[in-house]
Amino acid sequence: MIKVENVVRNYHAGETVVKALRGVSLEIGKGEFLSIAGPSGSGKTTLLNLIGCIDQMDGGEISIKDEKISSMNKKEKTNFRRNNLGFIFQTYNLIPVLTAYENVSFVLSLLNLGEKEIQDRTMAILKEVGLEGMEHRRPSRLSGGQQQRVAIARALVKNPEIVLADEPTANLDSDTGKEILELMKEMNRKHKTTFIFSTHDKMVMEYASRLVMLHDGQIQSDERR
Ligand SMILES: Nc1ncnc2c1ncn2[C@@H]1O[C@H](COP(=O)(O)OP(=O)(O)OP(=O)(O)O)[C@@H](O)[C@H]1O
Repeated sequence: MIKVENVVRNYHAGETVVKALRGVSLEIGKGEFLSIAGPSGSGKTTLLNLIGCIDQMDGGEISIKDEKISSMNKKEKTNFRRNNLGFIFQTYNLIPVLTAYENVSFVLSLLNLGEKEIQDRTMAILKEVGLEGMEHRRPSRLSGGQQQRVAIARALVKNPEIVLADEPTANLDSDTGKEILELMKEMNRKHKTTFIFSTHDKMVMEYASRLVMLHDGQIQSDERR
């Protein structure tokens, strides 16, 4: 479903060029639960941002569902993201003035859906991620793990085929991190959503059914478990 072919990404910082990705090739199938791992600076975020259509590559190609990302203009990329991708971030990125319910329903309000459908889908996904009864709390009244659950609900409420998660447990203690991974895995099994998550944490890698290790902008190993 996702085909990454010989992708190159260079960052220019003054006179110096940082070769963040140096020819990465990878095929990812529907329903995979894949971790992109590797040390700090190895290119994990860069690769996720390219697959997520939020950055531009300097060479190579990425196709998602047979659509070439490099041939899309800005508007097409925005639409493609809206229809196919969900995002989860290390710092949750919730809107602080909105409640858990509003943070999730907001995503659906951008689509052309009726009030009742928005309400039903939002309540159902918040229940699935274990937040029943907490719908009207703002992020400041939720723990880190609960905030990440809201973010997972927000990513999944549109039923995207692909969810990209950049270091989703980096700000959580290890028990809460495990709970979040269990939840992601359950959503992967139940909805057949493809999950691609980055980490440098060994415990997090253990959860992946496929582990792609990056080193200095190149794939060092790619193993299925
Ligand atoms: N906007 C930028 N400008 C210049 N260099 C950058 C930029 N973003 C990333 N880099 C560099 O590109 C390389 C890859 O960075 P990237 O963030 O993809 O790595 P990472 O594996 O996600 O690291 P971390 O685990 O620390 O988040 C690093 O050397 C980084 O310093």
